[in-house]
Amino acid sequence: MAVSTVCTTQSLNSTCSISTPEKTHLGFHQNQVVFYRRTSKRGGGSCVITCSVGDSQTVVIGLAADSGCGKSTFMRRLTSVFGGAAEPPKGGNPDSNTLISDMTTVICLDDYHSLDRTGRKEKGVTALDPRANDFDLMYEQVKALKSGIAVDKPIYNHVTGLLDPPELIKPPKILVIEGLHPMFDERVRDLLDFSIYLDISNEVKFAWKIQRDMAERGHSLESIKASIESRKPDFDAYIDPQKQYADAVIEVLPTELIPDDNEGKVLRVRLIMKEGVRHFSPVYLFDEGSTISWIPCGRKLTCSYPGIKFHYGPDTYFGKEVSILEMDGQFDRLDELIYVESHLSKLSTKFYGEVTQQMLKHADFPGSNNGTGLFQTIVGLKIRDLYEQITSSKTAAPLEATKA
Ligand SMILES: Nc1ncnc2c1ncn2[C@@H]1O[C@H](COP(=O)(O)OP(=O)(O)OP(=O)(O)O)[C@@H](O)[C@H]1O
Ligand SMILES: O=C(CO)[C@H](O)[C@H](O)COP(=O)(O)O
Repeated sequence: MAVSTVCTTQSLNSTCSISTPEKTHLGFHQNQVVFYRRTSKRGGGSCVITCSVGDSQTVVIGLAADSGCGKSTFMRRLTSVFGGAAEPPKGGNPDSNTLISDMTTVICLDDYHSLDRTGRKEKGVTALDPRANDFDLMYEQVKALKSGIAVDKPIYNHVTGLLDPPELIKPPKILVIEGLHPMFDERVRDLLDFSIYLDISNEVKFAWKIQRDMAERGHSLESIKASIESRKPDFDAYIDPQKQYADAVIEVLPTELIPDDNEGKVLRVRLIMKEGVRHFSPVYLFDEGSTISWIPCGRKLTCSYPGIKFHYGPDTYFGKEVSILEMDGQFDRLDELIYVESHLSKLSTKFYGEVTQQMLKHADFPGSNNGTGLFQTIVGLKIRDLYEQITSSKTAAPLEATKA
């Protein structure tokens, strides 16, 4: 099959974009990105456009979790660290899942569902099943954005359950890909500069789902139970295993401070931080590498029953060295968090008290009085630091060299 070699080359530093009416493939050659349009099933094709990769580089962050596990809340905390409000693309599809701020663009990986709601029903697969998702397109588009190239990303409409016409996504400074499968496909995983997994235990997930889906979406208790149960096998098979690849895991468990607690309101939250990740140094309590238990309640921190307990120490997670910071219990007064903050090191804050300031700013977000909010805020600050380190070193570093 003859392959045309007539390519247009765009000028250096320009942002290249291409609409994808047919299956289009990305190729990389030295510092150039080439789009090939396949013209035959056997793989013949023609080069349709060539773009030179410029100086700008997008830092890519992956956030994985099951539905209803706090991804949106985490995203709001993260984008707030970078300043500016995150909003859907202006003048676009009102049901877009994308959120754009000055520095960040958050895309929801539900947009790469290859089967719509009816299609999934007909084939008897859930949205968690890889067969319901287009990983080739996800990879090509994340790779393009990371290289400074705009893409026409599909939209999965959660209101209608249909795939809507695509929306143009321009390469941001920081691209967050959030959803069910950011670390499932090895090719996509390799594009991530940092990855996070929100690991919500079944008991807590159930409590959060009931709270949201009954109160805000009018679902019955039985239907929520049935939905969780029907997703569980695919969750166990395809979503949960991704946590082994995450650079940071926020694990949310029932409290151990109240014997046989079944209310699920007080939480034990663990921040599991991988050692040796480039541009990321784990936070520690008091003394790096030691094992420490700390009950801060007393003169400087008001605690009502059941109190607050911190734990910090080295550990292993899926055979890798990690540091774990744990908080069980909840804060009575958020302004007193400064006392805890002052005992934590390597927070990547820009000024004394920044964690407390961020938490106070979003006191109305779910989890602001416990370890979920605290650790999400800390991870947000670590991502800002990682971004600053990558961008300050990028002139010396080749594109592929940003991940450990
Ligand atoms: N840290 C938290 N503490 C208590 N409840 C929480 C917390 N985070 C989330 N929730 C509850 O879970 C619900 C879902 O949160 P959120 O919308 O952030 O999740 P999500 O993963 O983005 O969900 P989806 O993917 O279904 O849109 C919230 O409405 C809230 O009730
Ligand atoms: O697991 C999910 C991720 O958010 C959704 O259930 C999935 O995207 C399918 O969406 P819908 O239920 O709106 O058809």
